[in-house]
Amino acid sequence: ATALRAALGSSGVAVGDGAKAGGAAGFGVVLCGACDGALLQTIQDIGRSAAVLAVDCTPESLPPDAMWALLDAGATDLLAWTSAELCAQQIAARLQRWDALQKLMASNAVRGCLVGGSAPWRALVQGVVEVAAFTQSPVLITGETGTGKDLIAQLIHKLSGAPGELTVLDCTTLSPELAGSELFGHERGAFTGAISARDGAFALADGGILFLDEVGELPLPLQAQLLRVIQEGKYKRVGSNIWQPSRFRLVCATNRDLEADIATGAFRADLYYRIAAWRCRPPPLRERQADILPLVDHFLRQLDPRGQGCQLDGAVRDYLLTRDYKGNVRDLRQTVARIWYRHTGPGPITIGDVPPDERLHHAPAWPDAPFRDAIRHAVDRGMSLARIGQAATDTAIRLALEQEGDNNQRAAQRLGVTDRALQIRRKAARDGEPDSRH
Ligand SMILES: Nc1ncnc2c1ncn2[C@@H]1O[C@H](COP(=O)(O)OP(=O)(O)OP(=O)(O)O)[C@@H](O)[C@H]1O
Repeated sequence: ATALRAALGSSGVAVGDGAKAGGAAGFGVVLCGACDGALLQTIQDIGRSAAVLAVDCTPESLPPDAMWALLDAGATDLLAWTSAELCAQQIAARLQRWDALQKLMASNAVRGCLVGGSAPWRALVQGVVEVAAFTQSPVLITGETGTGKDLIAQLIHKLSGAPGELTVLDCTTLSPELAGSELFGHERGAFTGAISARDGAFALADGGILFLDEVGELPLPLQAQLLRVIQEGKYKRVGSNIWQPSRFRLVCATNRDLEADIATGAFRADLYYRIAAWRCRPPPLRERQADILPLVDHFLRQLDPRGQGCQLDGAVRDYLLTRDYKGNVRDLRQTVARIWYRHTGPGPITIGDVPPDERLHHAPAWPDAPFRDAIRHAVDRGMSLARIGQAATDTAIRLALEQEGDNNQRAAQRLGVTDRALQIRRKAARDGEPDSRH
């Protein structure tokens, strides 16, 4: 550890004084001499507020199970000890990358475009930013409708540093007759109606990004043609014998299950593995409910850019939080707009502004049937009242912390308790003590 501290210092990395971890703010380096419960707990603790780099210092290297356990506990990366100098260089390189990544995550390009601070959304955006800014890899974005696939493609273009344009092609609109011309372009007179030469998507995307939206709808013959262009980096216009070069980064999106389509023969496996070098799946809104209210604020500001930001009363907020959004963020945006259009005059938006046909969506009163079923199950199993209450409390705390990215203060606010009370309850849960006295 002493040799590493010295080598890190000479690599320009600021070294703190943590007993078990050293590193610049936001980063932690943990040297592992063995893998036991105490080490995993340390990594878990540091991992709540910092990216942890674990360095395996055992002479024979840790067994694979232990390495996986370190990553599962929250280590962001794992290095094998070689020499102090080499390790320091590897650590410095990773810290530099993480630092650049954090700056991009905090930039307007990212925060202004993709709203949301929930843990699953932040994890997704971090992955997208890293692959967009530091690699040239093709990206496949899968996910339900309205989850932000199109916005992610735009962000990849913004961060990729590509000099060329973002060329968008919606594969659902490619008719068999015109698809060749749309993709390859054509020469004058190549077919009836081709009165002048025209560039296709491959020419337009040269030096930039080709975004194939709904790629799962691409007919099989076009999949074969696309594969050839990706492999060879060149194509011929319809009606021409001359090869044209085109270098573009490919980003594809679909809400289909392409692996299932491969199994049925509807999608080519060789094309899939070329477009899916890196995959991401923006989660549906139901998996990131903590983002609903920030998104609502964002859409209200968009609807009324010069206004002071309309307030929502508690009942509307509750309605928006519990409504089912089959069309995900697009559905939420439309719902907010429909409520906002009905609102007039000063004062907060109230539940009276919810359009009549929307009111059908309102969530049933709580406690609802699934809640009663869960309690009935516990009663049938003979659980005591104290145990049922404890389990409900623990579950609520765990969920609130998950949704608030482990931020104690925000989770406490959400649960209507003080920061200190939540800390005490968490400690009691960790120590296995009943917390009924708090
Ligand atoms: N994180 C977000 N922040 C702000 N707006 C968002 C976010 N995610 C989605 N939206 C908005 O929701 C709408 C739908 O997003 P987008 O078109 O990117 O979804 P999609 O997954 O491509 O949908 P589809 O599969 O139907 O094409 C857009 O108006 C977009 O601006």
